[in-house]
Amino acid sequence: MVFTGGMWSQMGSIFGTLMFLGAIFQQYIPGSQQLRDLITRYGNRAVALVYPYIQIKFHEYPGDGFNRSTAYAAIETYLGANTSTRAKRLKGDVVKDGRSLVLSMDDQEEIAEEFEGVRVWWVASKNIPHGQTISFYPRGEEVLSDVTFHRCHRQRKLYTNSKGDTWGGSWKRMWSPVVFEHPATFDTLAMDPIKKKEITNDLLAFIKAKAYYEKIGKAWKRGYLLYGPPGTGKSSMIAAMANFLEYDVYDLELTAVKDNTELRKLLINTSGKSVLVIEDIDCSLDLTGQRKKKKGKKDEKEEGDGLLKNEDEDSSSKVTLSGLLNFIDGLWSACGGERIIVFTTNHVDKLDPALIRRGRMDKHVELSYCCFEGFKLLARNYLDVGAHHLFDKIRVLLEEVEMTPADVAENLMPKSAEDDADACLGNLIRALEMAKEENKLEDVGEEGGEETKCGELREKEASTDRVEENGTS
Ligand SMILES: Nc1ncnc2c1ncn2[C@@H]1O[C@H](COP(=O)(O)OP(=O)(O)OP(=O)(O)O)[C@@H](O)[C@H]1O
Repeated sequence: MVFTGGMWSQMGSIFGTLMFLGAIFQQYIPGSQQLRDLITRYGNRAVALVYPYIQIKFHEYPGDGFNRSTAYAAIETYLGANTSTRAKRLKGDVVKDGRSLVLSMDDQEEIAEEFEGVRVWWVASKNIPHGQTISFYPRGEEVLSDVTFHRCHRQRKLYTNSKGDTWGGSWKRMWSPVVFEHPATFDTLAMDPIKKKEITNDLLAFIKAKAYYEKIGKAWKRGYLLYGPPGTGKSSMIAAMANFLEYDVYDLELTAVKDNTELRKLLINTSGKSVLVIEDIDCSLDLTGQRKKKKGKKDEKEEGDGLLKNEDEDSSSKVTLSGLLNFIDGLWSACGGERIIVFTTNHVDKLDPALIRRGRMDKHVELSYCCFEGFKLLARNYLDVGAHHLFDKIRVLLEEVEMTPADVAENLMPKSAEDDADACLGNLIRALEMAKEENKLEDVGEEGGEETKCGELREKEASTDRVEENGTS
């Protein structure tokens, strides 16, 4: 029997309708499971007699329903490239910055395509408890061996957890995904170029080291601790790392996690090729553990900012430091696939040494105030300027004044349509000079008083030295 193009498309529509009726039947027709299974089995056989296609289903959450299928993700990406022009019913997904809309096939929608002279269909359907399912209808098994999806870029996701998420229902997920489209890359990151190169080399070495990790019997994971004042680019670096590796990102909000059991489920439910991020770790977890008991009331009050409860306070509802470390070192590490774990903090000196010891946080990276090299990169990115007569003045000021890359970038942004490079660089110089003046006034105010800023600085430098010693490359 020869099928013309028109007949093919008719067959496709009929088949889509049959799929839809099948889904309704599964969901709404009363009767025992055995009866439904029987009808489905004989129905399928009858269809197979007249319909020459085989069906291959890809569940989004196969097996135990915890891990997202990598095959499903690859197909989703593959289809994402051309569904918006070919499918009639699409569903929209807004990316995190709210500026772009990503379209994908809606439930029960189908698209047909020609694969090496063979017509195939992709059909999307909702399938409880497997989440979304994509079915692939090739004509014969020989087609399968040639179907590859690796030519497409994977559409990456940013997963977040939040307190209100219910995942008691079998198909509801504890992570909420959005399309990950953060524009930060290592090229846009202002930092010491030598440090930057060291990090990219470290990441490259990590992704190529599967066999090595197997050989030494260690889980294929690498921990990064990013520390530094607010606005120095910790979050931007995480995005740059994820973009560099083409990994998904799991942004774990620890304060929304009820207890260690929930934490374990969340971690097990992450996939390989991902970056697990816990931002501001010092604010999310009581890092003091048992030692908190020995402290005075005043100290306890100050540290009460830690949003989760101490192990001693309420053993039924908490995430503990030991719980977090156990999962990261233990069960979760055995889940397979390469993973990067990133902790960020503005107060590295507050962290428990157990958390950042070698083997857990393998690489410690300080993100600091803007250096001249960082400024030049920002000037190139923000103003398209590689050299300028005002650069010398800015270099001297940056040596005298601590300004974060976020503030430098903000000052470089044109404030009106008339602002050219001269105006923007002038704005930055004014801001740096103002900061310098403020510093002078502060120093005068503190003169003769207790050892404060310098003492703090010395303490900070001492703790930084401690941490740098711990870092590996
Ligand atoms: N090193 C940097 N290079 C380029 N841009 C930067 C850098 N640091 C900060 N920025 C700019 O400032 C904004 C804020 O930076 P980011 O959120 O990455 O800082 P952070 O260190 O994570 O801050 P926080 O500790 O408050 O979370 C970024 O969106 C980026 O535009």
